[in-house]
Amino acid sequence: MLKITDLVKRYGGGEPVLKDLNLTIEGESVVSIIGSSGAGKSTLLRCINRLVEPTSGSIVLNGTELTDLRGAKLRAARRKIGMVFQGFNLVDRLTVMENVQSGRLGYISTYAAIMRRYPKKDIRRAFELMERVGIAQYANVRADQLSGGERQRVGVVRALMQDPEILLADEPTASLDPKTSEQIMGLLRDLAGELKLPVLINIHNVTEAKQYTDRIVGMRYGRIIFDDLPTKLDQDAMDRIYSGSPHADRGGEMKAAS
Ligand SMILES: Nc1ncnc2c1ncn2[C@@H]1O[C@H](COP(=O)(O)OP(=O)(O)OP(=O)(O)O)[C@@H](O)[C@H]1O
Repeated sequence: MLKITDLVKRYGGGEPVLKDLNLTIEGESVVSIIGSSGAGKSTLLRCINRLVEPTSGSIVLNGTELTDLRGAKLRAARRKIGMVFQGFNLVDRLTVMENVQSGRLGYISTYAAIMRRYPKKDIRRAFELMERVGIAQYANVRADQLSGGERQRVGVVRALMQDPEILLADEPTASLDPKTSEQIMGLLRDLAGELKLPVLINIHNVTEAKQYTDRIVGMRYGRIIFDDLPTKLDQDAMDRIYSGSPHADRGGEMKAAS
């Protein structure tokens, strides 16, 4: 279970971009986060895996408080959080297998990693997952030889190789054509069910959010203002999530504060 309580994030001395945010995700549900540009969606995901340091509040993943971890404990916790990126974040000159095995970096020795001596069980697991997502035939192909959809499948397998307890996806389909985008969303949904994994997806495509996720969280200026089933996301809710501008909202708050 992921439980976020009163999360605040302020970059530098500016206005908070996450404001006392509360969110709980139980079980294997696939949750999408929608909202205008600048609403704080990426910041939220990045606070969870501590790519961004939360200013205050609590983030507990399966009993572990993530916000105050340091050093080895932080690295261990990060292994349990798989991340899929919009730009795939693959190493182009490495093969698919090498990219996929980088998901195990936190688990094997540096020497084994440098020598590319992957444990047999990791190779077996990589092939299982690559078969599952349809890229096993590319195991020895350089990553830059693949299409966008294939590259994102490599990104998904790399994240799953971490043996994660949760999968975070930051606009995983934004660089893909519509058909490929749907395939990747379908894949994330199916994998969540098969691996009993909660998946949190930051996404701009509301149609896909409705079609492929179990729950939609709507953010506006650092707050969650909608959290319900996709069928409940009607025009009124859409207007509340997407209307106005961050400038107007923050201006009002700044006036109130001064
Ligand atoms: N590293 C940073 N330093 C300062 N401000 C930042 C930083 N990263 C994000 N911000 C600001 O925080 C706010 C929220 O940004 P964030 O990227 O989380 O929003 P988002 O909802 O993911 O937007 P988008 O959909 O455009 O990716 C924005 O005003 C942004 O300019």
